[in-house]
Amino acid sequence: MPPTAEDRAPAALELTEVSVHFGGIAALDEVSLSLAPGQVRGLIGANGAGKTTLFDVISGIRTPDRGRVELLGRDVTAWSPHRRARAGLRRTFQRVQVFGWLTIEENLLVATEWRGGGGGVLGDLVGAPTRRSREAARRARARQVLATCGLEDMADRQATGLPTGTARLVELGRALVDDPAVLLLDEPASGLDHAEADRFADVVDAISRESGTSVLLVEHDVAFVLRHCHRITVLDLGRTLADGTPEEIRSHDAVRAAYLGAALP
Ligand SMILES: Nc1ncnc2c1ncn2[C@@H]1O[C@H](COP(=O)(O)OP(=O)(O)OP(=O)(O)O)[C@@H](O)[C@H]1O
Repeated sequence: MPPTAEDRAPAALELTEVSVHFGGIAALDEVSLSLAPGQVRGLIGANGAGKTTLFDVISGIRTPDRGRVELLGRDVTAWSPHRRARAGLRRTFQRVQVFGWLTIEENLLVATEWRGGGGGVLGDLVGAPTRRSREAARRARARQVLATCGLEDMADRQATGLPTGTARLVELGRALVDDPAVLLLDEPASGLDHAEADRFADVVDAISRESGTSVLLVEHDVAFVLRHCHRITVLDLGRTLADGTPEEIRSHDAVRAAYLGAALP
């Protein structure tokens, strides 16, 4: 069979036989996973399955005992979290992290990376117009992302005491301003009602299609994952139990058994 465009394109994120042990416990046991450009993949599994450990390995918080992590075709296994972030990886956390004393727009602006180069003293002397245009570009980008997230009407609102659904969108916006290649979302539907969760998923869907951002999300709400992900990885006691489309996962005997069938609609 001739290779498809997806086969030829390097994976945005590629994990190869990643293992992590805590004493005698294998939190991850030779887990491999591939995330194509623009793909939204769900990561599910019972408590203790290894989901958080896998996120920590991808973001660089934890170094695996064995295995390889590649970002956009580059081996980043030994890279720091900061270096991975500069290479296009972003992560949100289950506990929403927004700056309450800033406006929603300022929350996005502080998350934009200053991409300017050096230039030294001469650069400083002649650089003022350049800095102004960069500042304008940052603001334009923040406004664009606010629109993507449906937050443009709230841009000037202080981000304190926001409802969880809005705060999650602000956090998503903060992760998006630098146009990441790979976005890790930790329990994005947690604390959201059905409508809010679907609204959040619509934004994720839009950025994956329009910007080609690849998304890996950990989520306990299996119905949400089945509705909104292109592919799903199921972890069980540190091993990959299944990897497939929502339809394949829905009809997977071992997955149904692991979830006692109850969580699967
Ligand atoms: N710092 C640690 N020290 C010792 N054991 C750990 C540590 N972190 C995780 N583990 C163990 O590794 C295994 C995987 O844990 P992990 O937190 O990755 O699972 P999880 O799928 O994210 O679970 P949950 O859904 O409850 O968050 C579990 O057996 C856990 O007890």
